[in-house]
Amino acid sequence: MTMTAPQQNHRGQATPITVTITGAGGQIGYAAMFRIASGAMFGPDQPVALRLLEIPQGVKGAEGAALELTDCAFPLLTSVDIATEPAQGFDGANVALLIGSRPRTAGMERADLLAANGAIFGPQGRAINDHAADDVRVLVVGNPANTNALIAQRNAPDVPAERFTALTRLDHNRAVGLLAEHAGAAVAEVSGVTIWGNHSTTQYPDLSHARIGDRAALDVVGADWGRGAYIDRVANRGAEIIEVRGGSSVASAANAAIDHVRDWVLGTAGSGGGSDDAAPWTSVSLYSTGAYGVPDGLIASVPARSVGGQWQVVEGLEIDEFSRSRIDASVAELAAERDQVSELGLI
Ligand SMILES: NC(=O)c1ccc[n+]([C@@H]2O[C@H](COP(=O)([O-])OP(=O)(O)OC[C@H]3O[C@@H](n4cnc5c(N)ncnc54)[C@H](O)[C@@H]3O)[C@@H](O)[C@H]2O)c1
Ligand SMILES: O=C(O)C[C@H](O)C(=O)O
Repeated sequence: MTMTAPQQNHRGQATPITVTITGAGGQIGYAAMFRIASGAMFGPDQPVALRLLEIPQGVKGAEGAALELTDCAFPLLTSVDIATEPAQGFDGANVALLIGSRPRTAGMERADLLAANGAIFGPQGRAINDHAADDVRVLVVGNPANTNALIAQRNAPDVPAERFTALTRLDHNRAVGLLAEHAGAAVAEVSGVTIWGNHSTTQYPDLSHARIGDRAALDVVGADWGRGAYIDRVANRGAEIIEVRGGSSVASAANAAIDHVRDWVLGTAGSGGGSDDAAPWTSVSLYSTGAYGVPDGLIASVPARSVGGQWQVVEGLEIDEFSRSRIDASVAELAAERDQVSELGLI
């Protein structure tokens, strides 16, 4: 099913799109659900049914949010269900936002973090496989997002692999916003920015093909900055937010998740869903089939457009030596994470 227009039931009423939000009692879930219910994800004519999946410790937060959803009287919101079992939470899901994850705590090794998240994303992948709608689209937000998406995908053998994605739209939006700010340009003038690789500090925010209006972005801002301090600023923006705010990004993460799914379902913003070579693109962590030398099966960030409800990698971009080494470094980190979760028997 392509969800480019509201679906209709036999009485001619639009059928709701079911969105499952995991970690719905947490911060990003809370920031996302009201905007989804108000129409920000699928437009002003498409009803939405929400399923909120939490663990028992977090369920009160989801219940409280559900009370507030009622109090908003959103015309597009047809139902809110709360679940603590993945089978129930993903039942009939058209869109699954996997936000809840196990954060790293003091003294935790990376292998412990990957194992703890494997215990979440393996069973959730299996539940999606067995209970979600045939057209399910999955976006993983919970960190380490790319590898959690890989674990879920590998546990859902009946779901087409390309339906599992991870969020690098926040990094993309940060890259666009910080570039526009530095150049004194409007956000709407910026195009052609790409985030490559992992949602981590090894990511490569690439301005090689970026434009500000009709000028090459690197000519406007200079390669020293665009291939130096800019990369570090974007890649470390999450830590900057934590330092300044005293907590990790919430509203911008929820906003990016909504942007990602909206573009996936309705077509890349501003491109009208067109596939012409000049149409704008965004950055999405997609299941690799080998484009740009990313090994098959990794879920890595690439430039992509959404056409007809499907992501398409932007092909044919020239990759110079500097970009190649940055992409390879981040992809190598993803491959190492894949090897670790493989050794732990999680995939
Ligand atoms: N990819 C990105 O760009 C990006 C950006 C910001 C944050 N994040 C990540 O998003 C995640 C959520 O952030 P937050 O601020 O909302 O955290 P939070 O701690 O406020 O909320 C997380 C919620 O998930 C729930 N949860 C834990 N395990 C669960 C499970 N198995 N099933 C269902 N729910 C479960 C918890 O009970 C909690 O309510 C974190 O991993 C964070 O690092 C990712
Ligand atoms: O939660 C974090 O560690 C940071 C988050 O991934 C972010 O990019 O803001």
